[in-house]
Amino acid sequence: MPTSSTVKIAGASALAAAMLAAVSRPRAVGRLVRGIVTRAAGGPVYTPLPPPQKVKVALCQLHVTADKEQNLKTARKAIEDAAAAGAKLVVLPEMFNCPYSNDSFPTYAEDIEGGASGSVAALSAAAAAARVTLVAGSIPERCQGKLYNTCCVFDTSGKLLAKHRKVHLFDIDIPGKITFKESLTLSPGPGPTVVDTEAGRLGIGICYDIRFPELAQIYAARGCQVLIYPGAFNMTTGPVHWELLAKARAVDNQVFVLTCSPARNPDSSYQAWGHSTAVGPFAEVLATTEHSPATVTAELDYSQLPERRAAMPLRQQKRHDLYLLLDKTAP
Ligand SMILES: NC(=O)CCC(=O)C(=O)O
Repeated sequence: MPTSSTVKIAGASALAAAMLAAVSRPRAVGRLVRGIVTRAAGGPVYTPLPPPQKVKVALCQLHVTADKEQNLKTARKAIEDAAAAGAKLVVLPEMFNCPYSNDSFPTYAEDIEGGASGSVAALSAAAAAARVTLVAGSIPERCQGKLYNTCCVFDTSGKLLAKHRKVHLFDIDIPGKITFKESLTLSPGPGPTVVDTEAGRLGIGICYDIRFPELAQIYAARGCQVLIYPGAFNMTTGPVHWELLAKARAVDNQVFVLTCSPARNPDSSYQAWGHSTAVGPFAEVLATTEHSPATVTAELDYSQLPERRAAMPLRQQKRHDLYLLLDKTAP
C-alpha cells in the first residue's frame, strides 16, 4: 500500500514531484569514518558503511614492566609495526601499562573521563599515527573515588569511541594454586560495550568476562562480528581454560573471538599464561603463540559468518519457548 506521502507525490505535477524528490533524496555531503553524512530535514544523519569483508588483525602480546612510560613505548612500537604489516585492527593486553596486582592498580590509575590520562593521550596518538582501530587492552581507571579495569577503543583518527569497564571482577580462590581478589581495589563496570568501528562491530570483554556466556550472547544478539577479550589468565587456569573459553564463545555464538595477553614476565608477581589467540566462528584457531612477547596476526573474513550460520542455523533453532536471553541493558 502506498503511504499518504507517496500518493501526494504521485498526484503532483511532474516538475513538483521531481523537485520534492531532489529535496528528500539524501545528498552525500561528506565522509566520516567510512560513513556517509547526509542532510535531512532533522539535520545531518550519519549512516555507517558496512565494514570491509576482510580485516587483518594484530594481537600484541607485550612485555609489561613496572615502568609505565616504557610500557607505553613498547605498545606504541608494537602498534606501528602491526600497522606496517597491514593490520587494521590492533589489540593490546589487559593491564598493559602496569603490573597486574592490587598494589599497582591504585598507584597507576588514571582519570580517563576528565581527559587527564597520559596513557589515553599516548594511545590516541598511536592509533592516529598508525591509522588503525585500536582496542587498547586495559588500564586502571580512577573515576569519582572508584577504580575500574578499563578498555579504551579508538578509531583510526585517534578518537576515543568507547570504554569498557570490566563487568565481572576476577575474584577466585583455588587452594594451593591461586588466590586473587580484584574486588579489593576495583569496582565492576556497568554493562556490555558494543562498538561500531571501521573494522566491524565489536563486543568488548576483559579477561574474566570471557567466562560468562551471557555477555557473549548479548553481543551476538546485538550483531557483533568479533568479541575481543584483552586478558591475563594465570598458570593454573590458563592451560586448561583460556583457549577452551575462546573457542566456546566463538562456536556458541558463531562469531570471531580475539584474546590478547601480556607476555609472561619472570620478574612479575603474577605469571600470565600468554597464548594470545584468534579464533574463527567454527572454533578454529586462526593464529596463536606461546608465552613470549609476540604479535599474532590473522585475517578475519566476515563472509564466513553468514556461511557458518546458514550451514548450522543455531539462531533460528533456539527454543525461545523453553529459555530466554534477557538483556537488561538493551538500548
Ligand atoms: N585477569 C583475570 O581476569 C584473570 C582471569 C583468570 O585467570 C581466569 O582463570 O578466569
